[in-house]
Parts: sequence; C-alpha cells; structure tokens
Amino acid sequence: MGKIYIAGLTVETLIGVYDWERTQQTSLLLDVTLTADLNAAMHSDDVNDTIDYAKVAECIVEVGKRSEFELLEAFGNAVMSAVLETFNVAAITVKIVKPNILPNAQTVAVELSRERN
Ligand SMILES: Nc1nc2c(c(=O)[nH]1)N=C([C@H](O)[C@@H](O)CO)CN2
Repeated sequence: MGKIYIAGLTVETLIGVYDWERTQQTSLLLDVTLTADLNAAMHSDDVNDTIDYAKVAECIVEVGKRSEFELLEAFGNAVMSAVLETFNVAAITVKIVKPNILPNAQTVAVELSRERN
C-alpha cells in the first residue's frame, strides 16, 4: 500500500446554508489523501499501473461543477463517493477548506474519511 496526496486543489461549487451563499459559486480548497496499492507502478514506471492524480483532480472538479450542497460534510461525501466509484483506491481522506467565510477566522474546514467496503 502507498499514499497519494493532492494538496490545495481549487474546486468551484455552489455551497452554503444561507441564501447569500447560494447566489454564486464558492472557491473551496481540498486536500485529498488516497490509500492504494502502488506496488505495480513502483516496478513498471507506468502511469496506467497507478492512480493518476491528475484524473482524480479532474473527477473532483467535476463533482464541484454539478453539485449544490448546503454543508461541507455532504459535499465531501459526494467527492469520496465519486473517487471510490471511479478509482481503485482502498481509502480516501478529504479535507475541505472554505476560506474567508467567517469574519473572525481565516478558514473553516471539515475532514472526512471513508474506506472501500
Ligand atoms: N459543520 C458545518 N457548519 C457549518 C457549515 C458547514 O458546511 N458545516 N456551513 C455554514 C455556512 O454555510 C457557512 O459557510 C457560513 O456561515 C455554517 N456552519
């Protein structure tokens, strides 16, 4: 097993509890950790034998484009479902950072994890 990290991925999505948040998309920053078997790629040096982090990033950006959740928790769950359905990963952790939303904090964030059943 190994880990693949994507840090600070910008994802635009409609998200928020309040009416003023639902008139335009918000920029979120995602940190994603994937647990997967990387042994084949370690030996073959072939991107087809691993989890292509560029494709994972594209997948997550697409989830953002088509979703309109209220909570970071629900958006994060949709991200994890999409990645688990599309890629051969054993586990995923997603930290979703929402900047500049509280007057007295730089960021708020939620971190969620799921494993393949
Ligand atoms: N645990 C959470 N708390 C809150 C969320 C959220 O997504 N998860 N969202 C909001 C509002 O949308 C916030 O962005 C502005 O107040 C409030 N609390």
